[in-house]
Amino acid sequence: MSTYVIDGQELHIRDNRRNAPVALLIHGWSSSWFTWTPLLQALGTRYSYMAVDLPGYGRSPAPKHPITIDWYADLMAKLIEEASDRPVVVLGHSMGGQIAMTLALRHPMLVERLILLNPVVSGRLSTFINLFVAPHILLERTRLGGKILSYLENTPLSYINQLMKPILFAERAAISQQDYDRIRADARRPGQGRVRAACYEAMKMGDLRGKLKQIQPPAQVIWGAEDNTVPLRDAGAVADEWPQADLRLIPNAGHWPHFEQYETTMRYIASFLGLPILPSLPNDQVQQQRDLDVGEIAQFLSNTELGQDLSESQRLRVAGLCHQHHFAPQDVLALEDSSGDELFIVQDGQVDVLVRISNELGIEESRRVNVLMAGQIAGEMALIQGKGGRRTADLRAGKSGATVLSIDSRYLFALFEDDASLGLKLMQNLARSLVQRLRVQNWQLQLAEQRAEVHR
Ligand SMILES: Nc1ncnc2c1ncn2[C@@H]1O[C@@H]2COP(=O)(O)O[C@H]2[C@H]1O
Repeated sequence: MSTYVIDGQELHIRDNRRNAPVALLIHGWSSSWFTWTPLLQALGTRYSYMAVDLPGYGRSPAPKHPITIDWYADLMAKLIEEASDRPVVVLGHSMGGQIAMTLALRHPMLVERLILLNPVVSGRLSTFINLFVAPHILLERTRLGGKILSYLENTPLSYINQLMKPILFAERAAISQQDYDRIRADARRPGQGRVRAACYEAMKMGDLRGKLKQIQPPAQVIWGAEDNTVPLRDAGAVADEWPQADLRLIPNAGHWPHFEQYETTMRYIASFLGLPILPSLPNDQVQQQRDLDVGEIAQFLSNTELGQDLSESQRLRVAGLCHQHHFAPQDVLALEDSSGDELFIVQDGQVDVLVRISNELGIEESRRVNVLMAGQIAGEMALIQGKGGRRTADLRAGKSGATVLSIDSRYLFALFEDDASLGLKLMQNLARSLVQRLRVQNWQLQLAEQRAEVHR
């Protein structure tokens, strides 16, 4: 844990303190950094994560002044400025999602991407919460009320437990007793009644309906389909007002999809952030990927054959899969007839395409048939043939070497499966590049024919 002091406010933060891009994680109402435990290991492969205890929750003391969502968002903005010299990825759960969106609206320059889990949008929680939980919250505002409640809670009836479970989790959700106990302990932590009551009001005041379409950074919104805390009508507002957001509903999950359906939630997040989704991939690839600036690669992709007509968030997803390699002049990227499981994008320098051809004496020689420049792709032919596809030519770095991005075909196919419309666009782009090359070859053949005609 680290402690920051921002504007006199003490903040306790669970972090892994790496020299890597920052991911800021903001928990929800009546919670703590613990919210993020299922995701920390995977996020830590690429990010220096900071799972904050918001003021008034976990180990961070409550402020003396009234709490608003704007205040939380501005405090998070100052924390980002303190911890990072570039925009960061922000994850928010529930009320933390409302804070994250407010942060992106008020400080768009600080947010590279948003991932929101069951975020509060309208601030109007479910009828269940409003009918059964709100009275407790109002009671808890006073010290005496808090005492009465904790007394009732410790009776054999333990009725608060009966109330909480169906509100928080789907009926068939997979959540361990241990995790449930910790989430419940956070929600009922003594001494936080005043902050819980203040936040209940702050969420209503922080209504984001009508503002969602102004959010600039690319966003993924994940929602447990059986959420009984933040109603799905808020997901409806996202669908209506914010079509750019990548909205995913997860069955058999309630308000805590990352605990209840970890694998599906993690797969969505991993593909949005370009984290390794295939645990079998060698570690060194993950290592290389950590140091790449995904934002810069995404920017570069917009001028490549593969990245044409993709939205910014789609380019970011593809960029997250790229590895960068530097090749000295004449170095081999791929050999004819070998099996190929990578797609290449020339980033800098040139790549020669060489095929083996038998000359008049029947001796095989290597002939250069093409030179690929920055932005062009190579290796698509083996990829399109699928498993066991063979390279149709040698690929070698040109005279002054080459910097090349590569994408493992397993990542790419996993992405196609996960996001069919992005997959279709990428396949169209691969096909377009092949069509263009065939056209050039037909034209070159015609030209050669015409020249031969003249000489006859
Ligand atoms: N005639 C050509 N013109 C341009 N590129 C080619 C040509 N023949 C092969 N290639 C590229 O060379 C790559 C070798 O690996 P692949 O067969 O996977 O994919 C091939 C194409 O990307």
